[in-house]
Amino acid sequence: MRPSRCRSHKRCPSSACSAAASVKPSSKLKQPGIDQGKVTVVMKFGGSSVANAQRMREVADIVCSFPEHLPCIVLSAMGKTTNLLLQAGTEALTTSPSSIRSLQPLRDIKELHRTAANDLRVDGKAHGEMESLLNELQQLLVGISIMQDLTPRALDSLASFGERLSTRMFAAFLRAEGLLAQQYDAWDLGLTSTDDFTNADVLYEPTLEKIAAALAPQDGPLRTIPVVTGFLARGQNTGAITTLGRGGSDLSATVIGAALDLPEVQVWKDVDGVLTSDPRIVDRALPVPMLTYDEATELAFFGAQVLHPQAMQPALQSRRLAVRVKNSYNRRADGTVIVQQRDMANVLMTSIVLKSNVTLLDVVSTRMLGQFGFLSTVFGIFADNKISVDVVATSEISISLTLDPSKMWSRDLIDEELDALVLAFKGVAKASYQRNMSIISLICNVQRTSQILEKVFKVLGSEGINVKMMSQGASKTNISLVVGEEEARPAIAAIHREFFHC
Ligand SMILES: Nc1ncnc2c1ncn2[C@@H]1O[C@H](COP(=O)(O)OP(=O)(O)O)[C@@H](O)[C@H]1O
Ligand SMILES: N[C@@H](CC(=O)OP(=O)(O)O)C(=O)O
Repeated sequence: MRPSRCRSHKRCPSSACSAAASVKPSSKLKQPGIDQGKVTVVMKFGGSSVANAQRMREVADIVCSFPEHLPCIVLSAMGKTTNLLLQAGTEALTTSPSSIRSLQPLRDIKELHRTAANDLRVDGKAHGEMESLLNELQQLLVGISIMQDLTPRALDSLASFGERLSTRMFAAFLRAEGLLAQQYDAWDLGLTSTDDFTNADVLYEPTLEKIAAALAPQDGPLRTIPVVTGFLARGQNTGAITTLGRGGSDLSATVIGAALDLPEVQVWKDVDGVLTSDPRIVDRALPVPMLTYDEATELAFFGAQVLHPQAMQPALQSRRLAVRVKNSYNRRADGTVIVQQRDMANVLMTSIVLKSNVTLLDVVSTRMLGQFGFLSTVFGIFADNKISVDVVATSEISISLTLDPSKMWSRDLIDEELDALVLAFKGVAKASYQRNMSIISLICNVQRTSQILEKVFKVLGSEGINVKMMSQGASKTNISLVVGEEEARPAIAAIHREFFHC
């Protein structure tokens, strides 16, 4: 039984909760995987898992609680460091170079890392490396202030400091505890990406081979624990630091797992696994024991923050790689295991996901074109405007689709851009749009659509919620419903009650 007040074991102040029990500073840590001679598992810890010195101790304890495994550890930045770095960059644009050192986010980052490093008693060398990174960070912010420019490339350099600091600190802490550990920046291992700053794609061909070579046992069996920066890579043409999109450390972990052809990657978070809904919407959401790669991808693509949308790609290529989502605040919870296939016989609903701030675009043919010409013209206009769509429903003469404008255009220009898009259809079709919509994605057993939709529409009807568009499409795992923004949360709560009885 779970303790009360702690349904999903998110960080929990309750003293009744085992997740809140702290681990004492430990000098009892034993080198894990000593007999393995090579990396046998990847363990990724997200920002919430390494938010401060105490959490880093807990993480070291978790790592050593698997004595049979030699792990490759992938870390995110401590706590909210990435947000602070990006905020510092924005504030630098309106701050004079001589005042950069006083920027609050920069001071917070320094304070967090210095306090934790002191607390963890890292050695002088690691202190020195961290101080020189903090200095470099300050100089970069001064540069941004002088140039009055914050390019995507500079944003990625800026964002990289979080992982570069956290990994140096953690590796030094493990060494201070008597373990063998070595820090790596992702590019030391050969993690190569496209040059799409802030959202780069991993280039698998060079990357997998290079990682396998870099982490292979060299002169005799490997005993040292590699501690690697998540989220980061180097662009193949520019050679500059890139980031893999927010939450990208999950992807770094699965890339390394696939490169080493491992059976398991563990991603440690602050929830008991992937849940039946976002716990910030449904506080009684339950852990889902098993998911397929496809389900996890759909769930992430349609907005569940818990996993990076690309994180299953390496697993799909490897096919034998299981991704296990675990809770570093409640390690006894089983978590969720994500695999290639699972038995769907008894599955109806798996998880309910919300994506907000969506725009619904209706395009109705003026009947000057046949059906084939109509659809190809509409998608030609999207291609010309570099617009990708999330959900689509078509009839012979009309098409409805959802756009996520915040991904395409600067927030200030969204209305102007949408008006320009509507104009682009002139002479072909009548287009109109509605903003402030939400997509509710039902990750479910689409083999049983009738049963699922009967329940969903019964419950939405009784709540007086009107569905504006619905799409099942080719996906075997997802039915999407578009509703007004203000109706989305009550709709999810009601559907959750209907399917999960809580
Ligand atoms: N379906 C879901 N299952 C679990 N967590 C979810 C879900 N949807 C959204 N979340 C949110 O995702 C968070 C975990 O993801 P994230 O913060 O990226 O973890 P980390 O930084 O530890 O890798 C949870 O705290 C929760 O608020
Ligand atoms: N630090 C990066 C990358 C990452 O994966 O973080 P987390 O694991 O805390 O979601 C971010 O905040 O986006």
